[in-house]
Amino acid sequence: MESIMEKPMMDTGGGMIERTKSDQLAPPPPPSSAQSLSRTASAETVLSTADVTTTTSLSRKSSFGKRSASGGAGAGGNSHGYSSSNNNNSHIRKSRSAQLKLEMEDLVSSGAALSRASSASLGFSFTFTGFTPPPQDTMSSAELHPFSDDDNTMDIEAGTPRKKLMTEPTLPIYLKFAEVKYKVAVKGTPREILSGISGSAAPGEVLALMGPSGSGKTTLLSILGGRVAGPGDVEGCVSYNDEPYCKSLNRRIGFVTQDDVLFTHLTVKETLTYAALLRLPRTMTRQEKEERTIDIIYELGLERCQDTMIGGSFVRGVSGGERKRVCIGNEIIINPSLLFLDEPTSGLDSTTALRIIQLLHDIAEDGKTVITTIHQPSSRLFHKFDKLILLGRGSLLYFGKASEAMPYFQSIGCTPLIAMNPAEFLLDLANGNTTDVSVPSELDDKVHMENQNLQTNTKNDYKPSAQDVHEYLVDAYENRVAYKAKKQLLDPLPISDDMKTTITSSKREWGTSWWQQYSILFCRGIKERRHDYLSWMRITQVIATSVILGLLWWHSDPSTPKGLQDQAGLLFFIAVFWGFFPVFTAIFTFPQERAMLNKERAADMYKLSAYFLARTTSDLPLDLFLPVIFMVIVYFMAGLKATAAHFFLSMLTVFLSIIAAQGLGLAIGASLLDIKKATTLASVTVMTFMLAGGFFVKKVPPFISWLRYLSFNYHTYRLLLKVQYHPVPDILINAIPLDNGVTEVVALVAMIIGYRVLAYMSLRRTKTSAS
Ligand SMILES: Nc1ncnc2c1ncn2[C@@H]1O[C@H](COP(=O)(O)OP(=O)(O)OP(=O)(O)O)[C@@H](O)[C@H]1O
Repeated sequence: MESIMEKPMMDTGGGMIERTKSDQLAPPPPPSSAQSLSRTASAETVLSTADVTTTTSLSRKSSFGKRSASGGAGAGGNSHGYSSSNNNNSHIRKSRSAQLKLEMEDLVSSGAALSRASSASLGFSFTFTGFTPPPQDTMSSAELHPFSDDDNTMDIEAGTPRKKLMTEPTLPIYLKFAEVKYKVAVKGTPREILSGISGSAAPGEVLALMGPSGSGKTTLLSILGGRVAGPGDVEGCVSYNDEPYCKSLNRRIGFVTQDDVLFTHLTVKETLTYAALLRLPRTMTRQEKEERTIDIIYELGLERCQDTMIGGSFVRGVSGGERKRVCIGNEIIINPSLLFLDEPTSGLDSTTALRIIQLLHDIAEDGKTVITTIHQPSSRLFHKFDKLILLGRGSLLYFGKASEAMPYFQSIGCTPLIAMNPAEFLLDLANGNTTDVSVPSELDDKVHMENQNLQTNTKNDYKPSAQDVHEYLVDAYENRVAYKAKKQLLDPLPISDDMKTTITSSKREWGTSWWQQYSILFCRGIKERRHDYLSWMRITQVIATSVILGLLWWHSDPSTPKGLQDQAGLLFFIAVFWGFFPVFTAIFTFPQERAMLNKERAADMYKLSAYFLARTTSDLPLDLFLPVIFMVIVYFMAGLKATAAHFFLSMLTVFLSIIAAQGLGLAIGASLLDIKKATTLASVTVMTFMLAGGFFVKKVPPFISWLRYLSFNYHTYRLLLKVQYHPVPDILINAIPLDNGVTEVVALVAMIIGYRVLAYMSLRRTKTSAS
């Protein structure tokens, strides 16, 4: 499989770069004019300055030649195309650089005239409208090379030199999508969220999805990434190297969600290490995976905060930008062929945002396909995108090269009248806002006629409505561009059949064995939750409760009927206390981790059974730590039978009760996956079990007496009585005699297993976005 994946890159050498160009999805253009036109976009900035060596594309691409292979990252012989050979890598890079050099020379000689003319004309119209040309030349080196761009670049924040982000070759994946529609039923009425979106992205490109809030960017990104969740109907065609989506693709896709889904109490390094251990292929050793983590930390400029906790609402942790970089690190650590990002720059300052987009650029230029949604990019960010999709109310307003978006809108009569960030201009248009924008005569006439019909002719009324603008833009795209774009999508890809079949033929694979998954998740669980369990608040709570109980039952005497009743009350309280607490701790487990579970299962990080078992067992040592403190204090203060056998049997009974109660909490949480509903159901259940526990009501009506058998309080209480008294006095137990306690132990063990099976089945039923 490795050879198949690497073949296109190895065999063709520089040919790989040719494929990464955006025009690969188009049919071979006719010579001269078409050729130079297709190249104009990427080179126009450069050619207009007549200085090829300062071009963004050339400087970006030529950096290949400078890189060295990463020691830790290159594990050979794995299914993800991690190169085993540094020589091979450098050979590929050299070939790519050589190819680019040739390409640029070719570009300069054959297409320069037309490109210059085209650039000049664009330059004229931009200047006229106040639009400033791409400002790369004026940026400081730090801005140009956000995290790193060559080995000598300094990290602005850390003030330390940084390595260039370097990834190994992977299977290049061409993404095409045609007529993608998405409908949901809102209160019984179908609502179209996306109406026929078509486009493509090739390896080496960054495709930006832009549009106003609610225009459908996230929905489209989720569909393209195979992560659409929810009740909606998806129509249309999405293909990866001309093949439909299949589960084995999950391991080639990185998906950074809009909300940062991270564990609060893990450090940056721990977070990335666990991701590496779980996601990187089995062929890599643990040491190689850890080395890769270090590389990623270094490459993302996270070394200063690598030992800082991620943090959350209640815990101070890393900054927003660092958090976002950790999320990106979590995905790029697997060296994905396709990287999807949902608003990676939202909430970040412009410098950090630029650094993140530059990082995406670096990733793309290593042959990955990058698709990102973006809300309101600055003009500097905007010029970093290769391709652009502009959405408005779920419809496609533009798909094409980002650099050709402004000329396109000018060609349909929409031109900014003042100096404007192109992204701001496009978003205004997508919102139907034509303030400071020249309106096409077609739209002007329509408004004029509408106003005449309505006989309102105040000046303001001449502004077209948002609906009119939207319809005009949709029609304009449909009539002028869509047909051509869709036709190009039908063209077969210039890739070998091997590359196509690699996607469908490769089996769904797990990064590690089941047992390794279990042990990694177990350790991660302990690390994440040790803070909760060992918090002084909880320890104080348990110690305070046990001391109060010990004082109230101080050296209780069971030789008198009253003393016996009192001691039985204490035993019942212990049964209830250690039945109540674990239920309410456990119901939060799965609802709280739902987002993380969805995300990680969608990425095929582990089997659900490994996660479930690790999640439920990693809580145990910590869950059993507090009851030990409790029992030691209460048992001896209250004067219960002071022999080792009695104490340890009582302790064991409490443990059984805790594990059974935990199972109930897990089952309720997993079946409802909603904290409010789960808390309500749990409180009713726990109260019922407590009342049926055999202490409060002695004469339970026969038609409801069966309820006690479901109550773990009932079984725990009877076992605690059995341990303390031989034989158990009749006044303490109901009509049902207590023999040797085996029935109670069996009932508790059945609950321990039964509730957990129920919880597991409920989780299995829950659909993840990628399943
Ligand atoms: N399952 C659903 N049920 C009902 N409405 C939905 C559903 N999914 C998406 N929508 C609606 O579809 C529209 C597009 O949502 P989407 O999240 O894709 O927008 P967006 O462009 O990403 O917005 P933002 O930039 O604010 O994140 C919104 O109006 C949203 O309310």
